[in-house]
Amino acid sequence: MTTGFQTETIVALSSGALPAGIAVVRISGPAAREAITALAGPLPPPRRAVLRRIRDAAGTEIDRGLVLFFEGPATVTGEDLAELHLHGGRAVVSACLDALTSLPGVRLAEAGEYTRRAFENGRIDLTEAEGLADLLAAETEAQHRQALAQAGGSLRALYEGWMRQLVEARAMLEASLDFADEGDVGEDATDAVAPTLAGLAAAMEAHLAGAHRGEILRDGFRVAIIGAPNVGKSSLLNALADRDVAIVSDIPGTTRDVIEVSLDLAGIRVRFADTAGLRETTDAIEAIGIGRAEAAAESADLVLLLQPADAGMIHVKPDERRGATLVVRTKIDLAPGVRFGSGTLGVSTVTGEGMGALLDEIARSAREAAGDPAGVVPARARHREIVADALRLLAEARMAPAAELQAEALRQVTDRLGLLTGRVGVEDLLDVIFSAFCIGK
Ligand SMILES: Nc1nc2c(c(=O)[nH]1)N(C=O)[C@@H](CNc1ccc(C(=O)N[C@@H](CCC(=O)O)C(=O)O)cc1)CN2
Ligand SMILES: Nc1nc2c(ncn2[C@@H]2O[C@H](COP(=O)(O)OP(=O)(O)OP(=O)(O)O)[C@@H](O)[C@H]2O)c(=O)[nH]1
Ligand SMILES: [Mg+2]
Repeated sequence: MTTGFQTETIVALSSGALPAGIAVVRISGPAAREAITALAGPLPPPRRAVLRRIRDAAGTEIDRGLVLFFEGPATVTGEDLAELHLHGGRAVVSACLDALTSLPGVRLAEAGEYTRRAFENGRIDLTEAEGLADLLAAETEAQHRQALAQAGGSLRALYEGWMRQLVEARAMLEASLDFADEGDVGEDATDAVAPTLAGLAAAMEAHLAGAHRGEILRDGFRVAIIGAPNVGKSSLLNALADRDVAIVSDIPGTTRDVIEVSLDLAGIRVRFADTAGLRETTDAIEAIGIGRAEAAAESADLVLLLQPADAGMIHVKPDERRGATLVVRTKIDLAPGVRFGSGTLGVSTVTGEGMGALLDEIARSAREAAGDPAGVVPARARHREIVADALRLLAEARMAPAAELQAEALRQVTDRLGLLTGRVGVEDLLDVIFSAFCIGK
């Protein structure tokens, strides 16, 4: 485990932009006690808010505010930690930070440094730190729920559970080597660990199967709006966004770049991409735009293929490279009375007709693709890639012909999984070896 004993004490404004009703200044590190006594008088009892006058070194009053002290190591950072709850004025906060940083061993914190210390002091692992970052960035309900679960240790518990099983399997294999002639350890250790390893591989596969859901929850459900020039793609994007994001004109070929808009649909982030109209072209720039449109359609979770209602229904051949496709007939105000087959929606951005049904359908697809936000799924490409690597290494390890080789191959799997949580150590292995077998006697 990384030990991050710090001699420097860090201070920062931990609450939001000033001015604000209240501002919270946090102080973490060995000088947190002295900082409180220097600015606010005797150290209050731990975890009790007390109202104090806060003064600088010259005795000039900065504010009257609440003071809290938390004694390390059972704190969020793992160090002595103090909080000053001030009035949220710029001059108040800047005077307070000046007074704090003029104390010996106290400096301003860098971005993410409290969380970094929490990690270095073993309070949280990397997945919890990532969850915390996502929690601060969460905008939709699904992002919020996923981040809260991850910050609370959902991924950590899963990955540490796998690591524990691997370490136990290694301990069993290694014990069979070191103490092969003793009676209390099974002869055929590779057979003994085989069911555990099979179960682990299945668990990793199941976890990977949820990777796309996790990334949709975190990064958003991607919808590409495509179709021939002038069918009303940009008009639809503007109607969805409820503002003039993209240029609309009756000149075919108006849009060239991909234009993105994010919406919160039923608690899920949905990212719409308006694209260049698809057609044969000799214009080099337009051709680049059409290439980008195709790429957007290929990486989308849902493709809205737009066709005007006042033109005849164009038969669309299914394109396997694209995501699931929903045909949307546009400009239905120009074709009153036209009926469409089931599975086709009609909209008008002029009258707004059909927009509600279209949004409902997109929200339904997004919910279906995202699944349960509280489910334990890989949230980032980092998780997916490491688990996939570990699974490949595990498959190799399972084929190892002898206990010695298998133990070594499993060490590579644990090392790889250790990148997920950021904590891997031989201590774990030693603990298991010594506690699970009556070796020392
Ligand atoms: N004012 C304030 N509000 C805040 C925080 C904070 O640091 N300050 N938090 C900042 O993240 C969050 C609350 N999270 C916290 C998580 C753990 C502990 C803590 O001290 N845990 C110890 C002791 C638990 C106990 O004794 O009840 C532990 O886990 O060992 C404190 C806050 C959100 N709200
Ligand atoms: N009557 C009617 N006209 C519409 C509707 N939607 C779009 N239009 C018109 O159709 C023309 C083309 O609209 P755009 O949204 O620019 O079409 P586009 O598909 O983005 O076109 P490109 O960017 O050139 O591929 C414009 O003149 C719009 O005003 C609609 O629902 N009803
Ligand atoms: Mg356009």
